[in-house]
Amino acid sequence: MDEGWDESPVMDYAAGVKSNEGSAFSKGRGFAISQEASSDPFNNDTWGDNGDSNWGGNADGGSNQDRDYRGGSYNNDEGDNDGSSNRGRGRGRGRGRGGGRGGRGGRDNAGYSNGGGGGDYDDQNDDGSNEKREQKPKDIYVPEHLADDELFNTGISSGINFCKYEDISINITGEDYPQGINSFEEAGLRPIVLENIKKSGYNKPTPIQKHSIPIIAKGRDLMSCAQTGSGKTAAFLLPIINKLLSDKPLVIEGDHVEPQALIVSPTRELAIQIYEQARKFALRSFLKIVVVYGGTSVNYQLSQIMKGCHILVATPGRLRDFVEKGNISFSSVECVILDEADRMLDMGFMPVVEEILTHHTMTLMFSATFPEEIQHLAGKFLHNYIFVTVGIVGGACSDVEQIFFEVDKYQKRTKLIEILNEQGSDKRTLVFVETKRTADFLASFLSENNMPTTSIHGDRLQREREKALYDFKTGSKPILIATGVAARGLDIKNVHHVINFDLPSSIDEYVHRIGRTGRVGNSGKATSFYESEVNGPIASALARILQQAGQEIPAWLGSASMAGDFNKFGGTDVRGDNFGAQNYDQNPVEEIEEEW
Ligand SMILES: Nc1ncnc2c1ncn2[C@@H]1O[C@H](COP(=O)(O)OP(=O)(O)OP(=O)(O)O)[C@@H](O)[C@H]1O
Repeated sequence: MDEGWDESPVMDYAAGVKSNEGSAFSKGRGFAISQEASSDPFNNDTWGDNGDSNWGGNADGGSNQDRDYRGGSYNNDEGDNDGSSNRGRGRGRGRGRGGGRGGRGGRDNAGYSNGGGGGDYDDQNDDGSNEKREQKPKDIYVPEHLADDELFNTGISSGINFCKYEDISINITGEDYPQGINSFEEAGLRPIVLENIKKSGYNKPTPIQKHSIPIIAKGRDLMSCAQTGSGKTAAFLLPIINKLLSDKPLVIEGDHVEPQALIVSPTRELAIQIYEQARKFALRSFLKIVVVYGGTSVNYQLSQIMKGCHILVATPGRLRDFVEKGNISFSSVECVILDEADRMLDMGFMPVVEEILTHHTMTLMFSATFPEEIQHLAGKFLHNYIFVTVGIVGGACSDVEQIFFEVDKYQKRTKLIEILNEQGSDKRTLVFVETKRTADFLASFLSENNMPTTSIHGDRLQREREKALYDFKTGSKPILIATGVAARGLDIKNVHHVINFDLPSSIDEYVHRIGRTGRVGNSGKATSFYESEVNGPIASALARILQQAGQEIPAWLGSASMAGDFNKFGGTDVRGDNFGAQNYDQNPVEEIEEEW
């Protein structure tokens, strides 16, 4: 136990959270906050449903720390309902298109938020009601995409441990799988693709690329599992792009388009990232790549897909909407990729996934985690597939140093401040919490303490979410408070530290979260606050993750883990010798962070 912890002043934080269970805040109505309370939002118990969102008003008199998440007011004048004004506020990328509902879009010293937000009431209310849905405005946010020449600035440069990938054990099962490649040239990729790979700074394929690329090139179904940050995106994009360059005609008929490859991702920001990667590898080719995701203008996205689309990257909800309206047909789809496949196969996503996968195509599934029960389910959608694992399925990346502090809930905030002060304010730090409300509280609290902070979670407008990521990536707000919506897939440069302010209830989520640092051979650090009363159920799984990553298990965690059950990891091909898939009872999804 760290003696430096200040345990005294934070009691009311927990009390405040508890007493406001299901409060109006997370419903986007904002809340009043007194001047005194503003210095300690955790201790404030006065917030309520005052539609004027005076919390946002308070941002004026607050700490001026770019609290863009603070409430504004509904305002249709400042924005631009067709997304055509407020563009390009001198930020290079020309971001900041505004839109109708100001909602919780707030003040921002950088001048971003005054345009209000594109409407997006995306989640259910905490109480399960659909009050927000009744007043749901149209999604009008029109995102700004990266310019071509910016695409090559997006990836993370490989670190000193890149060569250690060679030492990781690889397991491949399935019938008649092809040999791995040792270089991109050996993969028979077209010159234009090779050139883009080179421009991306990739000299050598990572192990998952070495094996996945020839399997996909051969047209085989694939379940592919490798640690976070080890290049899975390129492992599927490169062979798919290469294949589609065989110049098949684009299908645009009447009011619908027929993409040839479909990539589905569980979160919007990940869909955007995959889209940018796909554009990067296909640059200067004729391929048309489009992304569709929730929280953005349907008309705008429709206009994009109707220009033609070889590769469609999508979140499932928005994809389903377009399919139901008849704007997208799967008739020409040759390949479906489920990124974060285990998540995609969670119950909440199943109906739309089933709909996509019933069309017989080459099916590829990628993830760093693949619990056995999900593998069984996945097997139903794959045909004579090959299963590739690099390292331990569901294992954490060993380049991430994992640190644990045993705390009680009243100590967490003080400990967080202590860590942040110690490391210095410019270090990019991603802080994970379990609820949207805590994300807002914590972002407010840190801002009040002169730590430029932003937040991302499913209750924020899409415009705000993208801006939060942008501010984090550019370093103007080096602290990002996030819920699980940012746990998977996001590839952000120089993330120095991941902090689990709240540990997740699922070990796989833990693995994904800490994998936002220590990517592609770089070192990273992850600190977790362990509350014995709450986190006991994952103690044994955490101990195992540490053990597998070759890291020390704190004595107290070792003892705590004795009480629990070692978690299942799905470390092998569930088909066993005969590769036979079995039935699977789906696990319920705990909390659906967003509705795509
Ligand atoms: N062969 C390579 N050489 C150098 N860098 C690479 C190579 N392949 C991928 N990268 C870079 O590694 C980073 C991580 O890749 P990617 O996001 O695909 O990882 P991932 O395995 O999908 O991770 P996660 O499981 O977290 O989604 C990216 O910045 C990517 O540009």
